[in-house]
Amino acid sequence: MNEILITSVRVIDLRFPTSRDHIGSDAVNKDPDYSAAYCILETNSGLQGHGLTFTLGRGTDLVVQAVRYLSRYVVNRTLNSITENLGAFSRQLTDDTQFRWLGPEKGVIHLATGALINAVWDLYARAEGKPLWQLLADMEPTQLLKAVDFRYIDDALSPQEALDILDEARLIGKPERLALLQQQGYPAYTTSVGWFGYSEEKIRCLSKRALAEGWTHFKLKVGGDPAEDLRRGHIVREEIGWTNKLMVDANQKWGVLEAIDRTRQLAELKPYWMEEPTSPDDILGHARIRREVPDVRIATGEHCHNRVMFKQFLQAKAIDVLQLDSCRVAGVNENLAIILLAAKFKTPICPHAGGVGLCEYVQHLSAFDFLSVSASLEDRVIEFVDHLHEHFLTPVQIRNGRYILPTAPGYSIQIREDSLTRFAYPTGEAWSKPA
Ligand SMILES: C[C@H](O)[C@@H](O)[C@@H](O)[C@H](O)C(=O)O
Ligand SMILES: [Mg+2]
Repeated sequence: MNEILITSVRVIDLRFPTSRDHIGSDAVNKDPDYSAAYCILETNSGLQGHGLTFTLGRGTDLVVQAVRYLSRYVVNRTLNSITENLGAFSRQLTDDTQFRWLGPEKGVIHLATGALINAVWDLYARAEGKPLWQLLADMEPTQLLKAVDFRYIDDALSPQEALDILDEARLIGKPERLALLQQQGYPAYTTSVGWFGYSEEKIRCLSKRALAEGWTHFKLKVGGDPAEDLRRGHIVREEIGWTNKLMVDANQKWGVLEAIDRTRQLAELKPYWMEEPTSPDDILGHARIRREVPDVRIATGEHCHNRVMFKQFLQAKAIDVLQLDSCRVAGVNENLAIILLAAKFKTPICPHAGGVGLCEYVQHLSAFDFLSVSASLEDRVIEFVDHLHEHFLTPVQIRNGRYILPTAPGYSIQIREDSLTRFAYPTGEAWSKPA
């Protein structure tokens, strides 16, 4: 195992034409082509490491270039030389003396970092023969903490506090939690019923179908005309009733004052949460919305670019629900920091998964959170979108509105070779000979 040498990195610009059917659309992203900067770490051992970062259409170009540049940090390195100090590895990428100027730790360069770091964890998990959640859950707390960069967050979470959180979860009830996940899976919600570009009939019909499939939590895109948002919300409510949960997502559409008004109006739908009511960078704005509309829980995170932002959202009491993203931040390493921060501030994590590959990724992070950190399922649901899973070698399995615990070694993110060819941009058939 020590001798696994990363020999090269293949980087692919992968785009799916989802915008043609309004899949993934919201009030701000009206024509999203679900895309990925996808990378494959080739090794001397036959094992590969796969990673991607989620992007939309044209943006993929830039991220692909950034992944190519950052590949220099993994090529000609043994896996062991990386895993013996995962924190140092992640710091090498985030602290590149010239790329750092592009962030730091945000934007295109950080998205690229996420793809590469996730690919390394995928390779690591395959080499150990374990699904990623299990690799993490089996690691000693001290080993896990070596992967975490405490710089800029230790004023809110010290390494010792993080160790205490991990130790407590390790000693109490871990086998029972694992048995529960294995028997019942992890609770989830579906976003696929309510994309912004869907007609009212489609929303009604998809809500009916999802209810019949066993879903209990549903998300609807808002941020359009106020009366229309309410009308669409009531259509979903008519179908799902008032005991099932309905969340609403505005995708950053409003300024703070408008967000306060609109959240108050939408309160009549009894939303489980209001997601991204305003700019993802406006921490104090979120805190104000939360204070002024106390009966609606506030959620954000899919555009939160690093652990330092999450730290401040938590310190400022600006959110009720933390929606971490598996590849907007610097991959597994930074998400370990975010999961620990959420535990310290007793804030539930409901990961973002509206994109390609995100469901496949986040199921591992939530399972690890439950087993080894928060030890709770209260108010925690993983997002599910019902698109593009057919392209994955080991796609997520959903039963009765819950994620079934993955068992295949790795991070579940490998895309089939024929899909990589067909959807490569611009040469793949899907683009050179569009339907
Ligand atoms: C463009 C994307 O589909 C977003 O609309 C999506 O990530 C969304 O915000 C979500 O919460 O899933
Ligand atoms: Mg969202």
